[in-house]
Amino acid sequence: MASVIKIPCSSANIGPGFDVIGLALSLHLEIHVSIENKPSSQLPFNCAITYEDQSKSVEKISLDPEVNLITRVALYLLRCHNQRAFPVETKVHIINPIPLGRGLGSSGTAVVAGVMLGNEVGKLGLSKERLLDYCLMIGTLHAVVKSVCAFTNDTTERHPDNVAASLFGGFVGTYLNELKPEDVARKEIPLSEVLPAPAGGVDTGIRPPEPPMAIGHYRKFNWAPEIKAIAIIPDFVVPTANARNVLPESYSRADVVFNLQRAALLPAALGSSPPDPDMIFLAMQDKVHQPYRKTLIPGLTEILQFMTPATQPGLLGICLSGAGPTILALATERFDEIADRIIAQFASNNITCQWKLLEPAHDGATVTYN
Ligand SMILES: Nc1ncnc2c1ncn2[C@@H]1O[C@H](COP(=O)(O)OP(=O)(O)O)[C@@H](O)[C@H]1O
Ligand SMILES: N[C@@H](CCOP(=O)(O)O)C(=O)O
Repeated sequence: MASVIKIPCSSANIGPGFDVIGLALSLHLEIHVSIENKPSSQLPFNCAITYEDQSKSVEKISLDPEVNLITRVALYLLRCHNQRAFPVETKVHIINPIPLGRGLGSSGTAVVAGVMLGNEVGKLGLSKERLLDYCLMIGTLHAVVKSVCAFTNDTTERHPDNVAASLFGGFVGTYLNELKPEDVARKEIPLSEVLPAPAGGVDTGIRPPEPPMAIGHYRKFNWAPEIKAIAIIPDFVVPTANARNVLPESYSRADVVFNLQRAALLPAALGSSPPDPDMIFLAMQDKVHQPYRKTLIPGLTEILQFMTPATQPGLLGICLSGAGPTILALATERFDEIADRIIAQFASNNITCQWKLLEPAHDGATVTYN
């Protein structure tokens, strides 16, 4: 059997939609999977990983199937369905163009890749809606990092915005269900039980907890076809965990109302053709996460202040992508000019950047067979 799994990256929040709104973008993680039907395998958990880094990231990704985030998530899904390892001689070749730790949802994309891979090789036949539950049990990497590094018992702060965009594609609004009391206990299970610590290639035989049904949901919004996404990607990492740690525990009523007013406008603003720059610019303002994250991203304050539709023709709106440091500028034209101005601002803080012109990826995660 040979197949290719493709998963788009994401830009979460889009300004005011913190932990709620996500956009899948046309930069795809690819996994080429083949299973050779042999009677037995010497491979750990029957799986060999190869990794092609197209993202120019400094971090080295583990090729140990028990440690690598994608195969670890796939093993979680398999073990929930009484399969202790991959099918014999599974080869997993990962091609990754998504820069790590930059706010383009690399960890969420990897988690989605893991559930798609487990579903595929285990022939589990789970719907994408059910796979979202598994993604949400894992949370995204701000929790996974803790479990990899320290194996703490922290429970996960779950947000469906980036994983739902990568899984379902397009421009999505997401929400978490209020759970029944018995399911709340299951949702609060420590991550270390969902993704147990690597045990040196030994199968502990423990069956991990399955997610409650229908934890998270999504709704697709329209996207005006004229609108393109410019991602300006600074050459430094902001781990999502750090970018969440700088946020306050509570907010003023005025700030919450400010964001609600704009988040309510955002789907209509970005779905209407022709796009109205003033409406989009207003609808992308935020007081819940960006003001606090400025401390981690030199130049963010200035960029969000001076880049407006009045000062820059073609620009519609601007925000931090996910937890940053990538800047997402939405525009209809003059893409090079917009990118150059933002790159110049970062350069004045001695930060270099790359940039990409992207479009919404409407299909989400897909599997094709060779
Ligand atoms: N394809 C991948 N394979 C394995 N691990 C990955 C992959 N993509 C991302 N990760 C992990 O996710 C981390 C980045 O997660 P995070 O801090 O949430 O940033 P991002 O905004 O890119 O999602 C990386 O440091 C890496 O450990
Ligand atoms: N809503 C989350 C989204 C994190 O996205 P990522 O792309 O940075 O992983 C947040 O803002 O923390």
